[in-house]
Amino acid sequence: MPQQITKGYRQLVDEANAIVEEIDVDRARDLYGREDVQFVDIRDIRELEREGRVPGAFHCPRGMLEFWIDPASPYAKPQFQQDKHFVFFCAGGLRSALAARAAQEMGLKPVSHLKGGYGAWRAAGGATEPLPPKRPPA
Ligand SMILES: O=S(=O)([O-])[S-]
Repeated sequence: MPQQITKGYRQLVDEANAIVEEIDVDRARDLYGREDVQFVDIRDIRELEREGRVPGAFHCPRGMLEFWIDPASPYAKPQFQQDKHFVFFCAGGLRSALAARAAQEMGLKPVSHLKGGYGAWRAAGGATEPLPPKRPPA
């Protein structure tokens, strides 16, 4: 018997957007580069390799999000212990809505996510760069 999904991804994203600040690319460009703002790229590493990245953005794969945010976790990252405004983005703005919601629920603040994601950022001429080539294993 097929599974009965009772809440689809669209509803999850809509619920997240109802409680998380969604910013457009113009606002993101205003925030970009400020000392008190941390961009967080939650895309998969393969997406960064393929599409490039936003210079200065911290790469946090979505799967590690909660563990990297929580200082009580053995995987906690100092980037999330800063007193900054965190701007999450993904490729198109769906995953980042869910990620920003989780981060906000954990107490991170302030938190926003970028409507349209990296795609919108790049289309608007936002700064990007290729990922540096991988070093061969020593
Ligand atoms: O999550 S997504 O908007 O990058 S497909």
